[in-house]
Amino acid sequence: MPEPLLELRGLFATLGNTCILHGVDLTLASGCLAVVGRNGVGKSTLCRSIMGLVPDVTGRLRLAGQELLGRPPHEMEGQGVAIVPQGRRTFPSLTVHEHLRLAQKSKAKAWTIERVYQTFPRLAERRRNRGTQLSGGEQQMLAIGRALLRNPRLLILDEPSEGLSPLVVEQLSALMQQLYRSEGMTLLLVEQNFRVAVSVAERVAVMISGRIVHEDEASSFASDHEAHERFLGLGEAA
Ligand SMILES: Nc1ncnc2c1ncn2[C@@H]1O[C@H](COP(=O)(O)OP(=O)(O)OP(=O)(O)O)[C@@H](O)[C@H]1O
Repeated sequence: MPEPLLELRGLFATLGNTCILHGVDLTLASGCLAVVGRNGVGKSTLCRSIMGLVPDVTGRLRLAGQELLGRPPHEMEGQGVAIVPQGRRTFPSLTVHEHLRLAQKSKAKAWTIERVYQTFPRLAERRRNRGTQLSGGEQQMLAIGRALLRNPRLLILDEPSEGLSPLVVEQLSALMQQLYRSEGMTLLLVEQNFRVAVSVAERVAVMISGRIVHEDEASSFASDHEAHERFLGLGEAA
């Protein structure tokens, strides 16, 4: 049996004096796993811990069998991990094209700047515009384009649908499905919008208070109203 791409065991993470992750166990062999949970349960801290952005972490983090916990972000990137951070993090003074040029490491891989422009024609139109001149949807496209230019084997997306119009969310959902179904990329999708999570991912894990408390196939979780209420506080209509 090949090693799963990502394996977390007993992951603890502390911010300041506060313990945020309380022993996360998670396995992602391939495809797409969504982590859902209410505000403040530790989803972003989980993404940032995997990427090496949280200094105070303990436990085990294996990527394709290699123990990598505590490695800095540039090493995680070198190992094929990329993140689309919550809040997009574009530079106000750089143009769209400058952002993409900085992100491109190799022109000989599957994702190139041209391909990002083909995928997001809106970004091609805005290539000379600066970060501050972009709409929320355009900034999100840029953040995803930058991550794709790293040609990662594991792509972590932290709340990609936040603040976007339904049309942009639909386009983004189709792209995420294409990435793992047709291109063999593995996706860890963190979403507060559970509809997006179940429509995109194959499996869903629920986080409460810094722990994974439930995991299921996305299709069965989508209709499990009792789980929605128990874990996410959503009513029958969800
Ligand atoms: N620097 C910090 N020091 C102490 N606590 C922090 C710090 N940053 C965040 N927290 C707290 O850590 C908890 C988890 O935050 P995190 O952003 O990981 O949650 P989340 O599930 O991603 O929520 P959201 O969707 O609102 O971003 C929150 O209660 C937050 O207030």
